[in-house]
Amino acid sequence: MYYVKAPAKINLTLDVLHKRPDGYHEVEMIMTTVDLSDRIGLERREDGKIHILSVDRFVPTDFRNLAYQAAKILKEMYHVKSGVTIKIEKNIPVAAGLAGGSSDAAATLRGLNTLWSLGLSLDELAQIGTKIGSDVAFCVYGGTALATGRGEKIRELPSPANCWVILAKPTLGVSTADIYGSLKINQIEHPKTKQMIEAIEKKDFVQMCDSVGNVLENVTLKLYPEVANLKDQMQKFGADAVLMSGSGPTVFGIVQHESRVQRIYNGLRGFCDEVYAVRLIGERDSLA
Ligand SMILES: C[C@@](CO)(OP(=O)(O)O)[C@H](O)COP(=O)(O)OP(=O)(O)OC[C@H]1O[C@@H](n2ccc(N)nc2=O)[C@H](O)[C@@H]1O
Ligand SMILES: Nc1ncnc2c1ncn2[C@@H]1O[C@H](COP(=O)(O)OP(=O)(O)O)[C@@H](O)[C@H]1O
Repeated sequence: MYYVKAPAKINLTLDVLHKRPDGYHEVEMIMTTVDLSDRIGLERREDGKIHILSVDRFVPTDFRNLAYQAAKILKEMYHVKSGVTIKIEKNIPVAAGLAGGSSDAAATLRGLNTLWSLGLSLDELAQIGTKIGSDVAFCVYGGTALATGRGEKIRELPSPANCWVILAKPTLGVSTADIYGSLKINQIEHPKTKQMIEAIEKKDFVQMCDSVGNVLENVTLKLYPEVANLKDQMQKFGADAVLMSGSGPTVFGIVQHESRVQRIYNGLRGFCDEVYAVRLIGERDSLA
């Protein structure tokens, strides 16, 4: 098996500018990857089939799987005769606002580019990823970026200040489409995107904490009060900044000092079964 890493993302900012005629929302968001990853194993098949293996009961093993869609698109576009078995070792919670499915698709694109010797650039893979979902292009590159359009236009940013990220995922899944659908555009309080970019460029941790914001947060918090409760707890235990990621329901806290991480982690475990303490992976690295 050839293994590829598929890391989760968090949204440090998420702004919506307007609703587009195609039904999507024009966004402006800053995303970065964190060291909580699925592992994708790829093995060439001579029968030409695409086969998904996963023991996670929330992961579909048919055409609905985003990794399946990634393989199918590449196979069709480049007339590849071989098939592939795609083994998904799931560590990223599903339907959590952490882009697990998108990252699996992106890792599959990167991995098959090597396994099938396609010689495509990251830019070409990202463009293909856009056909699968709005977050796939970002996941092809990883690192830190400003994403615009419906999320597929990527401008690379440097790595933010070094820090820890604590993720807490309540036991509920949210539908991204429903959350965008319930957003009232005229009531949006826009996050400080420019200030966040500046904070990242200066590696200024305090300014980064002051600049986090996500316009989808209020929508999800209203629908699911347990997410608001988790946010309060994370703040109470002493995270430096707390925000919901994407459409939720995962809440993340950023923490500068390692000495505080264990205390916050232990405190949250009393309220929430799924808590992770990980490092930020701010740089694009060799993911494939
Ligand atoms: C909210 C975000 C923030 O990073 O992430 P998640 O919470 O999913 O992780 C993304 O915008 C989600 O991206 P992704 O999950 O790839 O969305 P897609 O599959 O392309 O779209 C799912 C649905 O969400 C809505 N959608 C998505 C993106 C966008 N810019 N505007 C939208 O209105 C549309 O209703 C679309 O049918
Ligand atoms: N490889 C995959 N891993 C997880 N979920 C997947 C995958 N492929 C398709 N899905 C479907 O995509 C939906 C959203 O999953 P995910 O990417 O984990 O969440 P989010 O969009 O909130 O970040 C899930 O409900 C699941 O049925």
